[in-house]
Amino acid sequence: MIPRIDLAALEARDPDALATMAVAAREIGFATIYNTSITPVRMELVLAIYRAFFKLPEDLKASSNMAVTGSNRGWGAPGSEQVDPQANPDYKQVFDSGVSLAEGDPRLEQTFYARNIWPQQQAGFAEVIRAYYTDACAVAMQVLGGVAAAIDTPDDAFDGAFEVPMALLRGNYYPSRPAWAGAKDFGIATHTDYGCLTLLATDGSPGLEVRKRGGGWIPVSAPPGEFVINFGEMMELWSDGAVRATPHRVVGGAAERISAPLFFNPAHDTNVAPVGSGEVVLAGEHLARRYNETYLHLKIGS
Ligand SMILES: O=C(O)CCC(=O)C(=O)O
Ligand SMILES: [Fe+2]
Repeated sequence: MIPRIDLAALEARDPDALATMAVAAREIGFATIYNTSITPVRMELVLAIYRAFFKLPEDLKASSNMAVTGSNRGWGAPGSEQVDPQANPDYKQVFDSGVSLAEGDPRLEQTFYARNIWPQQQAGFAEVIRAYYTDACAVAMQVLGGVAAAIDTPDDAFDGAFEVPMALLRGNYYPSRPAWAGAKDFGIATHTDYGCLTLLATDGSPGLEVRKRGGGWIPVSAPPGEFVINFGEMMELWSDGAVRATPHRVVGGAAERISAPLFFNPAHDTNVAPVGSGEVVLAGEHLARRYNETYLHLKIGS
C-alpha cells in the first residue's frame, strides 16, 4: 500500500501524519498527499496548458527543442531521454522549465539555472507555468519540513539548501502506447529520480507503477489536486540510506496521459554526501552526471 498523507496535518506535526510519512520515507519511497494549497481547478489548468502545447504540430514544438539549445529547457522530443540503459529511449515527450532568474544573474550560464525557453504559440503558457513552479516549490518545501520532522532530523535541516533550488518542472506527455512498442519500449523506463523530492501531479489516468521490494509493481495514481511524492537519489545519499529512492516506470496503455513532476533539488553547491561522513558530493555534480547519462543530446560522444 502507498501511504496517503494530509499535508495540513503534517504541517501541524500531527503524530499520525508524521508516523505515516516516516513509513513513506524509510520504507516505501512513495506516498500520495492531499490538502495542499494547490486546488484541483488550478491543477487542471496547468495540465491543460501542457496538453495544448503537446498537441501543437511537431514543427512548432521543434522551435523550443532542447536538443537545439543544448540546455535542459524547452521541448524534449520522443526518444530524447533514455533513463534505463537496458531499455530503449522513452517514447514520452517532455517540456522542461526551471527557476526564472533575473537577467544578469551569473548563474544563468550554468545548465541547471539556464534561461527558460517558452513556446511562443500559446498565450499565457509562461505565466501559468512560472506561477505554478513557485507554488509547487513551496509545497515541496512543506513536504520536506514534514519529512525532516518524521525522520527525526531538525525541521529546518533543509531550509538553506533550497533558497535557489535547481528545481525542474516538467510536463510529461504519454501518447497511447505505439503499435510498434516492444518489451524494451516504455513511456518512461524503470528509473529512480535523481534529486531529493519529486512532487508529481497527474491527470488521474493510471500508468505509474512503483517497484515492490520483493518484486512486482504497485500502480499509483492521484487525481488533479492530489500529488504523488517520491524521494530521489540525492535524498537517499544525503540521509545515508534512511530515506529510500524507489524505482518506478510508466509502460503506457491505450489512453494518453499527462503528468507534471516537480523535481525538487537543492542549490548547486549543497553537499549531499551523508551528513557527518566527511565526504563531499555537490548536488550540481550529481545532477550533471545523471543528466549526461540520460538526455541523449547531452550524452558524451553522441
Ligand atoms: O508520469 C509519471 O507518472 C511518472 C513520471 C516520472 O517518473 C518522471 O518523470 O520521473
Ligand atoms: Fe520518475
